[in-house]
Amino acid sequence: MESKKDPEGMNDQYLRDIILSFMIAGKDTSANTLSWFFYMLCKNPLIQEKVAQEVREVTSTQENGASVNDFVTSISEEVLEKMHYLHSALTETLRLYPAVPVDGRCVETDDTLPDGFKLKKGDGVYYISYAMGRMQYIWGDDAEDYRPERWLNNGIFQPESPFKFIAFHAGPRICLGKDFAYRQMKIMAMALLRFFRFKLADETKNVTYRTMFTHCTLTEVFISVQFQGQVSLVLKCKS
Ligand code: HEM
Repeated sequence: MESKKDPEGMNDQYLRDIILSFMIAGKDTSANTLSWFFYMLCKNPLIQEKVAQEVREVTSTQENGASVNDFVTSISEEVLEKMHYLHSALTETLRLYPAVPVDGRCVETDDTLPDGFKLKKGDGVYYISYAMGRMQYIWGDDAEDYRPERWLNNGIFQPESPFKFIAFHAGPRICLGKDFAYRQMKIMAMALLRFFRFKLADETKNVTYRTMFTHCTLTEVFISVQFQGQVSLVLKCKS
């Protein structure tokens, strides 16, 4: 690629690298989270109904009203900010199924952690967000339950410290695309739940996952999509 430099040091290669890292960091993470989100909604139909109810209330649309395009166009920043229950349901999904289930760093120079643990250059230090999201001493006795309400206070979403809710990492290298990720996941979830209901095609089949470099994926789960009470298609979620 021919590299055209501008006076501020930006060139085509730099721009390409930024776009690539956004695609690598942003695509599978958001897609996997949405897969788990719809899986959790299938497992918890009352929660699915509550999210759908919030979509109806916040957008004040009728079942047979706008087209998909009109509906999506009407989702403004203001509308997204009012979706506290959906925001909580997505966050609760990320607590239990973090798209980056394990993450770490390599020690550059000998160091000592705040608790006195000594590290040598070249050691690996990892945090396991998947385990942290399920620890009772962090989240309480119901740590393993999918309960969006734990994020709400009087109906308003209450964020936790990123060092506790670690799905986007914390500190100076926290995910740059966090707000963007919520925005696109909320738009997608709202558009789908405005027009469809989701059910597992086979309730007896257990979900499995595969831990990979950046994410854990659902394998071979079938979700049936219902439109006005009729099954209209069956989705196969597979890595
Ligand atoms: C549910 C969706 C997402 C999750 C769970 C997620 C999670 C994470 C995590 C855990 C990291 C830290 C990785 C590390 O440093 O080892 C990270 C970094 C990053 N993420 Fe995300 N991410 C998501 C979506 C996105 C999106 C949509 C974008 C961009 C459009 C994005 C851009 C980035 C970038 C650029 C970094 C590197 C930041 C840095 O090192 O300073 N992410 N993300």
